[in-house]
Amino acid sequence: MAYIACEDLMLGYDGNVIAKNIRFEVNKEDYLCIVGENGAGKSTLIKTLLHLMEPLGGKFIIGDGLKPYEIGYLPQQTAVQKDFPASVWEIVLSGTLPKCGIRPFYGKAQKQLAEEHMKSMAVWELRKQCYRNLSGGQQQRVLLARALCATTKVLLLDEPVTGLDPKMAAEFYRIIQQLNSDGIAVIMVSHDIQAAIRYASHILHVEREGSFFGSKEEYLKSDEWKGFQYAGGEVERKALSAIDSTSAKADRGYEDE
Ligand SMILES: Nc1ncnc2c1ncn2[C@@H]1O[C@H](COP(=O)(O)OP(=O)(O)OP(=O)(O)O)[C@@H](O)[C@H]1O
Repeated sequence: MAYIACEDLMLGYDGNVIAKNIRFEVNKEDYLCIVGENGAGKSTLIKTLLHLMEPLGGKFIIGDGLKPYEIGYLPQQTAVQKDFPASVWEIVLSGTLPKCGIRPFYGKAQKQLAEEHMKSMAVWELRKQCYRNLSGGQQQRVLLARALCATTKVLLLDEPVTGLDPKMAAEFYRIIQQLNSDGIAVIMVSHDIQAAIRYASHILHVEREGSFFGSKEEYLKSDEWKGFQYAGGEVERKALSAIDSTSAKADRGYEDE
């Protein structure tokens, strides 16, 4: 049985459908990338997987021993979150909260877990620093350490490399790939389609009517992938033609206006 299995899932708000017929599953060691256009419903799907909202229809089953609170979540970073006035230690430790049960304080086991993951993500030396003073790459490693405190099974990452420079993004992808090789299933929402193709084992392409789900190899033969390629190619072609026309005007030494 899969960790997560969705059948005919229908997503929306206040009865208004955003996406329907979503079907996918996530098994141990899978690396699923969720792609799709802006507003397709990717973040809404994530909220559903985290039990923050109910689907409008369809089935969403958790299995293979996965508990609903065992999904480690790395949220999309907003400006407010980047400016959060807490120490690195406090942020990582808060990832152990689901394991505190009804006790209102952190025990020795939670503190040890937080220390272990801060060390593995190389942020232990930063533990007393304020989170908002860290670089974007350091902040993402802190949030990853926090997410790992919650799970040994499934990581859910919402656009984790947004705002990172190419070197930091590559380093982040390397860390995620290693965690996946170590046996953690990865679910990642991403607009970085090249990285999705490079690292994912499976792709869910969310669309309003019928989403695609399959292996990466199947996706590369799909109409959804061709559509994305075409849209990307069009944007690139228009951008290049705009640059060409500006350069041509500059070469002529005048503007048309
Ligand atoms: N709380 C809400 N109430 C009503 N509609 C919402 C709410 N949150 C999002 N929406 C709408 O749902 C649709 C899907 O939004 P969602 O954020 O899930 O898309 P997305 O695929 O994650 O987009 P992006 O790639 O731009 O982050 C959008 O039309 C959005 O305006």
